[in-house]
Amino acid sequence: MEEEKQKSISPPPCPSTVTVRRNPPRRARATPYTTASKQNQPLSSHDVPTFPIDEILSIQIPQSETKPTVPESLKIFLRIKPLKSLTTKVITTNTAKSRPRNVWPQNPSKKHIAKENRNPEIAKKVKKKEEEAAAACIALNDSYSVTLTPPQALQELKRSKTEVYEGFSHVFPADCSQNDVYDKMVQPLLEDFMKGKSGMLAALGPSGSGKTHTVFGTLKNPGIVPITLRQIFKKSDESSDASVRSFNLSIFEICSERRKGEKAYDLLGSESSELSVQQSTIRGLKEVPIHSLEEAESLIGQAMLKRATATTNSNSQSSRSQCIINIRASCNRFSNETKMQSSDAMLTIVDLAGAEREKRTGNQGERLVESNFINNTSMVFGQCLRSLLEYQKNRKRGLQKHHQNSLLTRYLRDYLEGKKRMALILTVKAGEEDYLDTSYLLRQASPYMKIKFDNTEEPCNKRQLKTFPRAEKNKKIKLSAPKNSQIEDIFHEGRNQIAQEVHLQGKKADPTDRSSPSLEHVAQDKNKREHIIMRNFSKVLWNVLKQYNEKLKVAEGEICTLKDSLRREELKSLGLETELISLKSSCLVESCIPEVEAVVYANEEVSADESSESPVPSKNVNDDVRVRCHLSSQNDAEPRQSVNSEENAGIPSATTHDETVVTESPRDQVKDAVLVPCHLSSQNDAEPRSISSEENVGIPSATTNVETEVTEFPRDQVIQNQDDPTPSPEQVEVSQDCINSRMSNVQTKSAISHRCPDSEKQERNRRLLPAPSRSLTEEMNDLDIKDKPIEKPQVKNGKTRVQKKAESTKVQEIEVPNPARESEPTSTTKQRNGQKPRRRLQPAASVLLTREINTLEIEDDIAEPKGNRGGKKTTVSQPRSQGSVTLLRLLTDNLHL
Ligand SMILES: Nc1ncnc2c1ncn2[C@@H]1O[C@H](COP(=O)(O)OP(=O)(O)OP(=O)(O)O)[C@@H](O)[C@H]1O
Repeated sequence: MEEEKQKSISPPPCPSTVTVRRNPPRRARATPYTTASKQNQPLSSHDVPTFPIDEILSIQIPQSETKPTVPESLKIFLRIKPLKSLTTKVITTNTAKSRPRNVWPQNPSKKHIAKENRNPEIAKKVKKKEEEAAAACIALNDSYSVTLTPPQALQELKRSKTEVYEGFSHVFPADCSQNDVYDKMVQPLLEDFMKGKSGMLAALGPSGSGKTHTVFGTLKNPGIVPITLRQIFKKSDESSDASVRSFNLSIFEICSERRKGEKAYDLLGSESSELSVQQSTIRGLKEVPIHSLEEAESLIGQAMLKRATATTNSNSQSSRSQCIINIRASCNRFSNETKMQSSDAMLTIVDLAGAEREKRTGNQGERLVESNFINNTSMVFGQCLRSLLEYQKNRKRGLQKHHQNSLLTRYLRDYLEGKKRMALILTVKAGEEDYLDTSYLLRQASPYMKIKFDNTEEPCNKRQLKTFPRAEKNKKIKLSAPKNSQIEDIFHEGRNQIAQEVHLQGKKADPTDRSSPSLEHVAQDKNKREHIIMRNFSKVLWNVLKQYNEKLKVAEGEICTLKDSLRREELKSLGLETELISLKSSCLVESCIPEVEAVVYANEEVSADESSESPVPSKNVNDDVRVRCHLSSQNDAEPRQSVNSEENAGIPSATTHDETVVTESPRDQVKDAVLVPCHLSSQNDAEPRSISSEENVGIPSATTNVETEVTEFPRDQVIQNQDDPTPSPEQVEVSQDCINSRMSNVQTKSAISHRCPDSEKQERNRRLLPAPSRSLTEEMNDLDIKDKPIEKPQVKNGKTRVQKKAESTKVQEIEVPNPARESEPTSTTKQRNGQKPRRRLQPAASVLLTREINTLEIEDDIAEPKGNRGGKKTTVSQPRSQGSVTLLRLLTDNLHL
């Protein structure tokens, strides 16, 4: 029971398995670009079609399953140069040995030496003492480590302390032989080389430390190059398939010339065999096939003679250049096309010029320039290795491209990027005075032991050894344009990638027997290589297209902006044109007198017979006089508004008794005679008015029976007409060209018709009148009043039937287009009896009408300002314009004729 209770109390046991829920992987949001491409929207002609980069990249290249290879560390060897004293002592002892016995010793010390020589045990003890006496800064701990001890002076200053350097692949003591070095260091590389693997070996160290000695040696004590060549031919002789392999030797040096930078020279070529270097490719390098050891040694000797050397304080034959020796092994079994991919291998041995300190070398002038170049190259070489180490520690940082700073490092780029196998041998001097150089080298180089490189072989880069015609050299010098360099980098990376991938494919297909690959494998490799090339090419092309697309977009944006600005400019110009037109029109308006149309309609219902029978119109006479005056200007764009006749409603009937004679008499008789009941609106009137027939609604009939005589006759004729007691009830059309008086140019058709027949009149008009006047005259001729006698409207007291007849009124207009009517002759109104005009006390309506007429500025003024429109008469006569004077003269002449 207790257990059950405990179970019930205790929490449930934890499950044996725990599920950890992870958030689902998030996908990046679709960008407009991707969505646009998915939706397959129609592209405009300006859009660059999308490059099928996805399709290209989606093509999977069958990758071979490479076996996980254990990365190999960089092998670093250390060789200690024998101490000078020891060397000299040894040499001295040797010379003592060789001294002829019959030579007497010259002094006691020499006697002692002679005794030592005779006793070998004594000699060994002396040697040991001398070696101990010679203050050596470096001591061999074992085959893999050394101890570096600073000189006593530096120890006392506590500037440095004893250090142990370990981890070397092998440390060669001072008394080691060249064969020891070859066996330990070169032999493994050579074996791989003979199997088809490329490798590089470089000697580093301060000047005079024995690099050249190690690499080339002497005739009696040959270095690793002669020994290697010897071993190569020895192995080739031993091997059964030696006939299928051939070896080529090429040697060149890189040195600096004053103000010319780095130069490469072929040491196996002719005298002035300068080489062209492009990236990692040496152009024009002579590759000499070697068939025997003797040939090879001869070539080595030739190259050593050509190599630039000089005497310095450190070395009597100090190398002033970086020397590169290439031994290429190729297989003769296949065609040239298959050589590079199947069996070519390169063994590269580099003898670097030793880093120099100016104090020790005492270099000056040209030597100092060489020294700087040498030190710079050594520094760049070290930078490349350090950056490779850092890159391998943290690959996210990327590999810095220090190799670009030196020709040598560019050439050895693949090795310095850990892509090929290489080994380093450090040569140091053991003397106390060499402590600083030795310490510096060991401190710099010891970390390189941690560098890993893939021991995966790739075929040698045959392009490095390609020979090109000399003429092409200058053409192929690379220009350092940023885009080109970028594209070239892409190409180079692609090239390396291609080489690696092809190599991997080759390894998978035939991992064991590389000397006899099948033709199918070769063809497959070729196809894949081409595919990779095309893929990388498409990438490059895609990048270029993207750049152009961006440029295109920018250009389109500029075009749109320019279009917008052009549109704005057009609108602006239109506005300016409109403004100009309005300005012109205003100028014209100011300079010209408005065109006035004054139409007076007097529609009668009385027949012609009745009017002839009874000169006095009866009450039934249609006395509906419709006066319609149109004063229009050419530029008057405003719609005309009709003024209803209600305006005049309420005009008393007394006004109907007015007998009005409108004459176009001499110019000075104008003003008082304006009694024509018409509305004239000037051009400047903002609201041109038209008076419709309804204007006179409510006006007593007397007003409609306007007794009007419009003449342009001279005074006598006017008087004659005034004496005519029978006023014509006909329609009187008054066309008034209002310039100054705006009413003076009233023509009656009847008056004109009295003067001359129609045909003559028309002909005369055609000849004499200007076009506007001619049209005016013609229109007047069209009026149907010419045969009718002028009947002055008789004033009747009867009622008018204006309202009833208003709708049936026939409105006729006479336009008097005349741009220069300002100076119309003034009209004079007189009483019929020729007496002076008698002023009457006019009723209010008449006063209003007069004011209204006055507002129309029918006075003899030219261009009255708008402010005067209110009805004030302008008493000051203004000069007439030339056009109006001309028109007036023409009209006067015409009428007189
Ligand atoms: N291990 C050695 N045993 C005997 N002699 C040596 C050894 N190393 C170097 N020497 C001698 O030391 C001298 C200078 O050597 P070497 O020219 O090889 O130096 P280096 O490093 O090439 O100098 P530099 O960089 O100036 O060309 C030569 O005379 C060479 O014979």
